[in-house]
This record gives sequence, structure tokens and C-alpha cells, in this order.
Amino acid sequence: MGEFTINKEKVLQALSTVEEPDLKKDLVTLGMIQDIEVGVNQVRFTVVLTTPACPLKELIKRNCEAAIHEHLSPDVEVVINLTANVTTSRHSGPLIPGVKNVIAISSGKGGVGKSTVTANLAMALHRSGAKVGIIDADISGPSIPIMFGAQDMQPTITPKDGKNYINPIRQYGIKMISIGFLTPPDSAVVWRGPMASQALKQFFGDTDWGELDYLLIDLPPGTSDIHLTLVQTVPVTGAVIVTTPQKVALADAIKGLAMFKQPQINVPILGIIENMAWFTPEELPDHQYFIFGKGGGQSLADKFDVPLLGQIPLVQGIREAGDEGRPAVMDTNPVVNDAFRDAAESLAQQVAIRNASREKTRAVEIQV
Ligand SMILES: Nc1ncnc2c1ncn2[C@@H]1O[C@H](COP(=O)(O)OP(=O)(O)OP(=O)(O)O)[C@@H](O)[C@H]1O
Repeated sequence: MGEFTINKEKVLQALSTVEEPDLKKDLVTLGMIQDIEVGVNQVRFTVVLTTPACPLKELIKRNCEAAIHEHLSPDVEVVINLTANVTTSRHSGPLIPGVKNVIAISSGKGGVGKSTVTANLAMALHRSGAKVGIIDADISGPSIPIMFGAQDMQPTITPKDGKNYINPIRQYGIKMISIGFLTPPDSAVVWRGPMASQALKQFFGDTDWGELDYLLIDLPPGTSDIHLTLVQTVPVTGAVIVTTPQKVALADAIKGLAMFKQPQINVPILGIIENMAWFTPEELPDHQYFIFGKGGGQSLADKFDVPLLGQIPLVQGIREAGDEGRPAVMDTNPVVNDAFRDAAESLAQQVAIRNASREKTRAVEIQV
């Protein structure tokens, strides 16, 4: 056998046979391979994933290793370092320049667990290594501060470049701002649409978010002026619709979906999360009782040809943790943790696919 030397080019050639399963292009073309080092019988390189929450990272790693063994040498040791650089499809504009993805979390009707899902998705994304923020724009009951045990905190103001900026609260590693921070906890302020829209604009224009991979927006249930304000103020990467499997919830979720699809709004639907998909008693983690019906989220996803990102069971601990001021994924119930982690990974995956495949989003122009 002739002498075969491994060099960087050969490593790149071998890795150009490995496809990113979602983006359907090879890792070299996608610019995902960095820092190749060739040592004695050893190859090292970094794979830069599109999100730290990538559900396919182990598969990609295995495929890279297999490609090196197949195309270069079966004996070479392969050391792969995985990192992530979350992608964006936003034109960087004057507002929130360091925020890569804005994700609207919406529901057709109230009480389906939209805020609970937002809080836990945020925490699961943060745990994967992403930089995450939340804007709680739910005027019907701003519950994010309570779910994060932050109801008594107050955002501070810092002057910067001749302007006063709001600093988001930081709790459990997540930056957040809520319409609830603008009113004392026990006051009965009734938020009217225009006031809330004004507040939302401030949360984008006058708030120092710094660098974020994902900024989740907890919207009021149904359709409202605030939804319009959101899409007119910043480019929105996509929307997630939270529903329960119940018929009445699904009917409203369809309206919510239809709103985002309207031509003048045109926000891509990243997928559906079915909350309270079944009841699982804490002491019987393998049992599932379909008390609100079964398969509703999947049939909605099928009807609109969008992914079902996750199914979250109804678990007493989810409610208790929320009431006690922490997202339930901070506890150790594997049923809850797995459900939210899977949903967060699917969401991050859809964001990456969307960023790779669609045009950049712009804020919606107001027709006058
Ligand atoms: N999967 C779940 N298991 C157990 N309890 C849940 C679950 N999801 C939500 N809850 C509980 O249901 C109640 C309503 O949830 P949440 O406030 O998140 O709903 P929402 O859709 O944001 O409501 P709204 O937008 O109308 O304020 C809360 O007490 C929450 O703790």
C-alpha cells in the first residue's frame, strides 16, 4: 500500500460527505467545520452546530467519525469538539441588534399553559447553553414574574449614549421583562391595548437586551393589537402555538394559527406544543390518562402541515413549581424534564431550519 498522509484538505473532503440531516447540505459547505488539527494518527476538529439544543448532535458526531474512518483511515483517532453558533435570519436593525431570534409564543385561548410552556422552554434552552430572554406581554395575567419568583424585583434604568435604557431582570440565568413589572403586584390596573402596545415597543426600543440567541415573547391569548404591534416593531423569526388536546382549545388554536398566516402578518409557524397532553401521576410515571382527549395537537399539526414540537403531560409538580416561583424543569422529575427538553430541542431545530431556508424577516410595514 502506498503511503497515505492525512492533511486538512483530506479531512475536509471526508467531512464533505457528511450531511446536516435537517439542512440537507454537507457540513463543509455549511461552514460548520473549524479548527482542523492533524496529529500523529489523530484528527481533531470542531463542529459548529446551529444551536446548542441540537437534537441531532450525537448523530452528526457519529457520522463525522464514520466518514473519517471510511475515507481516510479506520485506525485514526477522531476527536470532535462540538460548539454552537445560533443562526439568525434577522436583518440587524436599530432595535435589539444583539438578538438573533424572536419567537412569539401564542395560544388561541387562555389557561392552556402558554406561560408555563414559555418559562420552561426558556429554561430548557438556557440549560442547553443558549442565551435566552423572555418578554412577558400577556396583559390578561402577566405570570412570568411569579413563575420565576421575581414578582418583587424591579428593572433598573441605565443611561447609555444619551438615552435611558431598561435593564431586564435576570433570574436563573434568563433575562426577562414583564408588563407585570410596570405595575405594583396587587394593583388592579387594567391594561388597555394601546398602553400595552406602547409598553411592548419600549421592551424592544428602550431595553438593553445585549446578546441573546432566543427572545421568547409570551403573548396574550387569542388575537390582539399586541400581536400586530409585535410583528410591526421587530422581525419575528416564527411563532409557536400552545394548545391543549381539547376540542374547544383546538378550535381557538386554529384562529391563532390563521392570524399568523395572514398575508399582512406572515410569520412562519415553527410548530405546535400540546400541553396537558395527558395526565401522569407523579407516583406512576409510566401511566398516561388522556383526560382532555387524545391526539388533538397532532391532528392540528397535520391539518396545517406544521411540526408538533412537543407534548407536555399534566403533572402536579409543573403547577406547584410555577406557583412556588421556578420553572418545573429546575426540579428532577424526568417525565417533565424530558418533555420540555424535547420540545425545546425541536423548537431550536425548527428555528435553524427556518433560518437556513427562508428569506430574512423584516418588520411588517404598516399600510397607511
Ligand atoms: N402541564 C401542566 N401540568 C400541570 N399544571 C399546568 C401545566 N401547564 C399549565 N399548568 C397550570 O395551569 C395554570 C395555567 O397555566 P398558565 O398560566 O401557564 O396558562 P396561560 O395559557 O399562560 O394562561 P393565560 O395566558 O390565560 O394567562 C397554571 O396554574 C399552571 O401552573
